[in-house]
Amino acid sequence: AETGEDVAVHAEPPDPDVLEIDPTSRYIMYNEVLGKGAFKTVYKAFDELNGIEVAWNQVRIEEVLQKPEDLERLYSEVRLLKSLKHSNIVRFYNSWIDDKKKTVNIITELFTSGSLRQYRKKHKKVDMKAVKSWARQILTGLVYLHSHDPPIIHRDLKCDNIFINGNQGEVKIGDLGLATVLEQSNAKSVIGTPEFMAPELYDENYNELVDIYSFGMCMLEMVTFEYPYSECRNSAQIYKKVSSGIKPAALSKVNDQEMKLFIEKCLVPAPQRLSAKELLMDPFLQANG
Ligand SMILES: COc1ccc(OC)c2[nH]c(=O)c(CCNC(=O)c3ccccc3I)cc12
Repeated sequence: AETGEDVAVHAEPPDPDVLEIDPTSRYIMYNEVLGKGAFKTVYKAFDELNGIEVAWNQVRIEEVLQKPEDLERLYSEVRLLKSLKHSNIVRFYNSWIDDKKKTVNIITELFTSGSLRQYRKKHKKVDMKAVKSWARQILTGLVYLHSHDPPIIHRDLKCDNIFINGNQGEVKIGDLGLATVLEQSNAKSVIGTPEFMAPELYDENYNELVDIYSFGMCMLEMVTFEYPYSECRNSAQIYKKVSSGIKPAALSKVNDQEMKLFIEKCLVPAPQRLSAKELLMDPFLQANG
């Protein structure tokens, strides 16, 4: 099997003539925590079958995944995530539910340099050339997701779940899809992160362009080093500004006028918002533009 190609275990109903490899014996978890999210802890791990180091994402599920339709939705979500193969999308290798520990376990490609947010904190000074390269790579990943039929919408794109391979400068979109499935199960977890959420996400009739709005906020954070709407104290204040079209204060701190215009293009109301494909053709992102 190609590296990372592996047999489905637990993620799909078992297929009798496919070798079942018990994932809990195949993957060895190091006691090194890479990072933590709201419901998830990410460990460094080793895949003994392919001899590669991987990320083991353990997501706690309050036991509400028991409903058959939740389980079915998780299975189909995992099937879809495993099928995604693109150089700007974090590879999803394997997934299973651990009934005892009430966790969903997700094995993905490993990024030891962590998320773009962590990286930016560590490397304050990068040239606009590097930021443009990251922007092109994120948009290329979004073109791949949005050109599926139906389009795959990330819904929670932010610098915390865009990962970077420090030594090649490769940038990949991570933390895919599960937000939707798990937000049903972890009932209290409302989908998305207010600072990055497009206004139309709140009123439910939205499309893949919500990811373009979030991408704009990611660019803003990349050039200002601060979360958008950091001037707000809570998500209600953020919602009030976002729904009335008030832009984050950070936008006025963007010195590069071209960058500022490019970010504003991503934050316009959905009917005027460009697609990932169109943004990639913007003069701002041309090689030495
Ligand atoms: C909080 O998360 C981190 C913090 C710090 C990290 O490295 C220092 C991380 N490295 C990773 O490879 C990863 C795993 C990346 N994988 C994903 O995000 C992913 C991709 C596809 C589907 C599901 C997921 I959870 C996370 C990470």
